Amino acid sequence: AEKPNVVILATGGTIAGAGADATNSATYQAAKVPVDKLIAGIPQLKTIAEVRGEQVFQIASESFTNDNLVTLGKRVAALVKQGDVDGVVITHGTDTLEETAYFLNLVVRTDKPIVLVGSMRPGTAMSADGMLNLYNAVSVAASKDARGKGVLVTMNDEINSGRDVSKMVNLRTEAFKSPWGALGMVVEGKNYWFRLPAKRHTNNSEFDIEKIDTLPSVEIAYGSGNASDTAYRAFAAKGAKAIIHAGTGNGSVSSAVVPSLQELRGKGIQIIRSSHVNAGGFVLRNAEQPDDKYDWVVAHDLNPQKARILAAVALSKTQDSKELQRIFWEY
Ligand SMILES: NC(=O)C[C@H](N)C(=O)O
Repeated sequence: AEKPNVVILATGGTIAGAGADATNSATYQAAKVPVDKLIAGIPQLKTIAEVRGEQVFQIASESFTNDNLVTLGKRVAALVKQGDVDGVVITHGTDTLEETAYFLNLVVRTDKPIVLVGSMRPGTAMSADGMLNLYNAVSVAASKDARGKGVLVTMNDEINSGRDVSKMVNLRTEAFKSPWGALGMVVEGKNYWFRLPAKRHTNNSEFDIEKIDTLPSVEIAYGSGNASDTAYRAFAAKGAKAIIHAGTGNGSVSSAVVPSLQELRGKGIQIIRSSHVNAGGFVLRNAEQPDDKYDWVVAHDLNPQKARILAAVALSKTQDSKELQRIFWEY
C-alpha cells in the first residue's frame, strides 16, 4: 500500500538542540541540528510515511515574531493544498509552541492533520525525548483519524489540542497539559482518541492566513500586588492596538491600574482581561470589573499568550469590541 506523505517543517528549538555532553539535559544550545539530520536519526519514520523535511527557520522559540508566524502559516497553508501532502509536522521550540499551534489552528483552512512537536531535552542528552516525540508526531500526521480535529500537539505520548495546550512546567518531559484534558494518546504508531475540540478551528474558522500579511501589535502586561500602570502606558505609547491584562485571579485589575485602562480604551486601544493563574484561568464578563461599562473584552479561558494570538488575528479583521468578544467566546 502507498504510504501517506508527511512534510516536516523545522523551525528550531530544543528538539534541534545540542549540548556539550550527554549529561547536559538543561544546558545546551537550541536550534543547531538541521531537519535532514533529525529525519536521518529516526530510520523508523520510513515505515509509517514518506517523509521530507524543509528548514523554515532555525531559532529558539522565545525569539518567534509575528512575521515568523505569518511566514510559517502561509507555508503550511500552501502545503496542505497540495494533493501530494497528507499531513504536516512542525518541529518547534517548546517555549512558544502553544502560541504557534493556536495561531495555525485559527488561520489554516484544512482538514489535514497539522501536528506541532518539540522536546524538553536536546538530542545529545541521555533519555532525550525528541526522537519519540517526532516519531509520534509523524505517525499522527500520517493518520486519517487525525483529520478535522484542528491543529494538534504531540508531546510525551499525549495528543493535545493546539488551542488548549500549554507548557505548564519546565525541565520535565511531562511539560504540556491542557486545562481541559488531552484529546488522546499516541502509542506505538496508533492513536487512541477520547475527546474532540468544541471551539471553531481550521476549516470552520472565519480567518484565513491567505488574507493576512501582517499582525497588529498586541502586548501583555502582568498583574501582581503593587502593580503600576507604567507597562500599559508604555505599550500604548509604542502603538499597541490591544493590551492583554495578564491579571491576578479572575483577571482582576488593581485600583492603581483601572483608571489608566479606562483612559487607554477611550483612545481606541482594546483592553482584554485574562488570568495568569497557573493551571488554567477562566475570566467571566462583568465579574471583578464592569466590562460592559468600560467596553473591555474578556479572554474566556485563554491564557495571556494565547489571548495575544487571538486578539492579533481578530484585529486583522475587525476593530469592534463586541465582535472581538464574540470571537473570544467562539474560538
Ligand atoms: N524546550 C525548548 O524547546 C526550549 C527552547 N528555549 C525553545 O523554545 O526553543
